[in-house]
Order: sequence, then structure tokens, then C-alpha cells
Amino acid sequence: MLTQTAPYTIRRAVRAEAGIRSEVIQVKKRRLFSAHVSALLLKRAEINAILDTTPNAVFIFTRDGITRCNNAAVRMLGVASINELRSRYGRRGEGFLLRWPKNLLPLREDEHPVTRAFKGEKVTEILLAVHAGTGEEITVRATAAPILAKGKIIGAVSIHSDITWGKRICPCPAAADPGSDLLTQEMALRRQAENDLHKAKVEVQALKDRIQSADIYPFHEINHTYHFGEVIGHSRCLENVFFRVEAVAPQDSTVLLLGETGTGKGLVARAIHNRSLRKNRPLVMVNCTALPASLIESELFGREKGAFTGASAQQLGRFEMADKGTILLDEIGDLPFELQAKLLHVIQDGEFSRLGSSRTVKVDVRIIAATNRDLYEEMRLGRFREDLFYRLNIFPITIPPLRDRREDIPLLVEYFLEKFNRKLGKNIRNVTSETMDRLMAHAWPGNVRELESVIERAAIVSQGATLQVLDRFAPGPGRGQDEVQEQGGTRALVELERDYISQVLRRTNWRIEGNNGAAHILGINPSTLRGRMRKEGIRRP
Ligand SMILES: Nc1ncnc2c1ncn2[C@@H]1O[C@H](COP(=O)(O)OP(=O)(O)OP(=O)(O)O)[C@@H](O)[C@H]1O
Repeated sequence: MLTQTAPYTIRRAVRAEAGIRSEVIQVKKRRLFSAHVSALLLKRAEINAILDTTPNAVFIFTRDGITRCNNAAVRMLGVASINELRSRYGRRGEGFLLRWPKNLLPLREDEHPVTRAFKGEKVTEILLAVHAGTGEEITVRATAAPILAKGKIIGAVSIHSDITWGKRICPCPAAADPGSDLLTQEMALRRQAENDLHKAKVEVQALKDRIQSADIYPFHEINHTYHFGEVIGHSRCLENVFFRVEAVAPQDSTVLLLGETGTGKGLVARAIHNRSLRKNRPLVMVNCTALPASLIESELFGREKGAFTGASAQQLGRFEMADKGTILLDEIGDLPFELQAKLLHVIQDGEFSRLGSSRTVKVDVRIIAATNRDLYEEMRLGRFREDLFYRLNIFPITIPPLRDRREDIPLLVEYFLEKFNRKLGKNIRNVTSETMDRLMAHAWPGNVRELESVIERAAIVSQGATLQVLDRFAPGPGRGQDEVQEQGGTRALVELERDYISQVLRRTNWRIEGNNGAAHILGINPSTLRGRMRKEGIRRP
């Protein structure tokens, strides 16, 4: 019996045990499942709590469009529910227009943060949007990121934070954490500051451009072909000089150069020589005022050893040195009267004798004479021989004063600027229109020589890229020459500098630093300016 019943009993027992085991497993599974569900519910509750309290508008997208959004989102879009949102703005919220702050047109589809998130990109952009609830334009920080499941993009989340100063998407202080509100305010302030900075940069650039186009004298309009050797200028009257030089240069004729001091007579003489057939022979210059009268004769005609006390050796005169070449007799109006006859003889016959010798020396010299004196007046006063004058005055060329050819000034300024940049190792590129106006208005009693020294002085003191002309000029040609010279020429540089610094400080209302400050205008460091002010005793009244 036992043998019959035993297997049955065992089978039942085994079955019962298996049943218990599977039940235990089921119970364990159920417990696990319910724990899992509880965890999920907790997570959902946490997520809901976050979504409901965040001041930011959160939208969840699948490929079908918006599937979920939070309270802040519906408030931002001015709707009551997600269904109303989808019916008013479209399935994907496409009716809610976003644009770049710098652009008036709405974002293109491919620029949209959600489209980009669906392509796997994590996006953070500052955009402008119209607050659908209030109709105001707001600035939003739009972030978007893909939602991934097993490595696949199954959706996207998009968050819009209103960073427009003073406005909040969710003005519910009870729900908001005061700490996070402060943080949001701080961030909004920072964004505002960034926007202001950006605007300021744009304005500065615009100002720079305006300065470039309006306040800086446009050198680029100056054509460098207006060089005649070293003689710079393109005025009608200077062109007339060039024309006469071209005409006379190849001839051997004597030339008389007339013009005020510093107008460039020396340069024109060189241009004549360099265009003549004698250009490979020397151009010898003699300044008739630079030598004591007693020495001029031996300087011009040479001397034999022992010709006078101290003449220990034979010396060639300038005429002999210039043989087959050209001699420039500068300041001929100052040549002592007694020597004028001897000069006349050389010009007429091409011969003379050295001091202390009776032997005649024959030379072949082309003569260019120059003077800033009024030779007619000198003749009238009996200081200049008429016969010499008519011998010299065969081909006169008058070089006009700078005040009669002001259109040459910008060209000359540019030329001298390049010259002194090279000499001083500087890189001054600009001259303000105001400076150029002042240079153009000045009477220039010292002509180009005076302009050259003004630019050199200015180049020495200028520190930036803009030429700072410290000299103060007397206005226009109406003034007497003496007065002009006294004011423009002999005023100490230090005094001019002090006046100029004070003047600039007054103009900036004693502001030293910053773009509109005196240091910037003067092209020096604020600390250097303060040092100068201390040194010069310049104080705000
Ligand atoms: N048109 C010009 N272009 C460039 N530089 C010039 C021009 N005219 C004059 N200069 C410069 O001005 C300075 C004076 O020129 P220059 O000595 O030829 O004048 P000048 O008329 O002979 O004067 P002075 O009668 O006092 O001897 C020189 O440094 C010269 O290089």
C-alpha cells in the first residue's frame, strides 16, 4: 500500500511545494512591482512639484508636438490648458513666435531650439518673444535638450526663462524659493548688463566709424603723384612753378628764385639741377648771409696760400668746385655790395681770380640765385646793383607763400608725418579735421619750414595714432607778420603745452579718464596727464 500511495503523496507534496514557491515568487514580484510603482509615483510627484513651482515655462515634445507643459507655460502663452494651447498655437506651438534680438524676422524652422534638440543638440539661446498673455515683447533664455530612451531620441524638452528685467513668468512669490528668485534677479541684471554692454559697444563702433568718416581728415584722398622731386604740392600756383622749372631746367640759363623764407627755393634749385644736363656734376650751395662778409670772397672765389693772415693753405672757391655743374647763390640779396661787381664779372665772362692771385681762372658754371628780399626795393635803396639784377633776372621763378596755396597743406602734413614717423619710430596715422582746419587757417609766416617744424614738434609729443598739434596759431592772414611770428613762432613749447592741456581739460569739464576724457583726447595715459597737471600746476578752479 505504502508503495502505491507513496508516489502519490510525494507528487502531491512536490506539487504543493512548487505551488508555494511560485506563490512566494509572485508575492515577491508584486512587492517589487509595487515598490517600483511607488518610486515612479514619487518621482512623478517630485517632477510635478518642480514643474508647478518653477517660474520657467517647460514644454515636453514628442514628434507629434507638445504633449505636456507646466503652469508657467500656459501662463506665458495666455491659455487655460494644453488643449487650448495646441488649438491656438498649433500642435507644436509654432504660432508662438521667437526671434533673434538682432533680427526682426521670426526664427527659421531649422533655427528653432526644439528642432535642434530633436537633432540631438543641447541649446541655450537668448531670444525675443511676444508675451502672449500681455502682448509685451520679452527677452527669454530658451534652452532645449533631447529626451533619450535606450540611446534613441524620443522627444525634447524646451524651457523658456523670462529674463526681461523686472518681469517674471510666474509672479507667485509663495511658490517661488526666495533664494532662487534672488538668483533669477541677479541673472536678469547680468543679462541686462550684457545687453547694455553690447549696445554700448555698437555705439562706440558707430562713433568710431563717424570719427573715421567725419572728424579725421581723409588723407586717402591725397594723391601721391603730386611730387616734383622733393617738392610737394598740387596747387595751381605751384604747378605753374613746376611748369617753369621743366621749361628752364635743360637750358643753361641763369635762374632767379624769388619767394619768402621757407617756401622751398632750395628744393626748387635742386629740382632744376636734377633735371638739367649737369645733373651728374655737383650742385654747390652758398649761403651769402651765413658767412662773414670778409670770408665770402675767399669762399666764392678761393684763395692762394698767404692771401691774408691765417690763410695757411691754398683753397678752392665754390665756383671752382661747381665747375661744369651748378652753383646756388642763396640769399643773393645779402651779398655785400663790393662783391656784386666781381660776381657780375663771373656771370658775364665765366672767369675770376683767386684771392691773393692775379691768375684768371675760367669756369663753366650754371648760376641759380635765390632771395627772399625785394630786389627792386634793394636797388631803390642802393644796396643791390641794377646791372647784376638784370643779369640774374633772366628767368625768374616766384614761389608763392604757403598762405596763398593752402590746398597744399594737407599734402605737406601727410608728407611730413610720414617723414617724422620714420625718423621718430612712431605710427601717427590721423589728423583730426579740427587740427587740419587750424593748420589751414594759419598764416604761416615761416611757410613750409614753419609747417615742417610744427609737425615735427607735434609728432614728438603725440602718443596715439592721432597727431596732437599743441601750437596755438594766430588766426588768418589779416594779422601783421610780427605779431604772428611772436605768437606762433617764439612761444615756448612748454607754455603752449600747458595752455593746450588746460584748454582740453576745460572742454571735457575736467574729466580726465574715459573716452571723452582729456587724456584720451590728448593721446596720453590718464596717469601721465595727472603727472603733467601736477608739474605744470594745472588745477581745477
Ligand atoms: N613744397 C615743399 N615740399 C616739401 N618740403 C618743402 C617744400 N617747400 C619747402 N619744404 C621744406 O621746407 C624747408 C625750407 O625749404 P627751403 O630751404 O628750400 O626754403 P627757402 O625758400 O630756400 O628758405 P630760405 O629763403 O629761408 O632759404 C626745407 O626743409 C624743405 O625741405
